Amino acid sequence: MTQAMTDKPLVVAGRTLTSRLIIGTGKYASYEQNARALEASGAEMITVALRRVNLSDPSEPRLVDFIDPEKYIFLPNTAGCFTGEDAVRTLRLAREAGGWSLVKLEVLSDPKHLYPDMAETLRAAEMLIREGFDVMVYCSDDPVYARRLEEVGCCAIMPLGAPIGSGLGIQNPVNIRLIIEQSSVPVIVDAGVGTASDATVAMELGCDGVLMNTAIAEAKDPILMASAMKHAVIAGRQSYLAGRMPKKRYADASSPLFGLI
Ligand SMILES: CC(=O)[C@@H](O)[C@H](O)COP(=O)(O)O
Repeated sequence: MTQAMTDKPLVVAGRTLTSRLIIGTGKYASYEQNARALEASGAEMITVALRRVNLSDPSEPRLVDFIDPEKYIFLPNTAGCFTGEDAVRTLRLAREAGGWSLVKLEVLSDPKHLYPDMAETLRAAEMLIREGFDVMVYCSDDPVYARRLEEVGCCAIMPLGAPIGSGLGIQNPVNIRLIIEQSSVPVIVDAGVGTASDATVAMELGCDGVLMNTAIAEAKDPILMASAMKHAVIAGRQSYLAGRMPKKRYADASSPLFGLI
């Protein structure tokens, strides 16, 4: 059996995931399209921005009418929160509304670049963990803060690949690799993926998974892109496990150049 076939599944705070792709619920033309993309992506976990998504009013379209919370792991997030208190309040509501204790924390700073405010993120992570939440945390690609977040008990470190919604791909592979090397919890690139090859690059670096929204939702054909992302993540993971050949300075012929007839 090959190494890839014996790959261990991704485990986050005791939840086992066979897919290493996590997708979002923003920017889709409809919940129906979102549900079809989710199916095509093979993802088992989906982020839900509580501020944006109607979870309770049955007179309006509800995400849960299209995506079954019994079949998928809903990951409530704190999209749109700019202070630690705001994020904590949002996730307390999530726990009350749906019983969710596995959550994604994001505390943003400037609306222009949507970089995480790391001091606030760390403070909010500590508050949430004290209250018994399992915290997957969106963060900058700073290895020092990533280490602190793991030390305070975050169950997954989620550095950005590039600004949210930019589709610029992995801008700082050196730092992402440093974070992977030092982490004993899963490292999941979150934000900035633009196309399938970006997801493969993240996985080839050794990330445990990739979270994306815009690349699928804003593709011309979101369902086809969701399928492309599924394969890209698998390809990147297998390539990482297989181990790339060393780069060489000069050509190295594929067939022997001696003993020719
Ligand atoms: C931190 C955050 O909000 C991201 O999870 C976002 O939802 C996905 O980013 P992209 O839209 O760039 O994939």
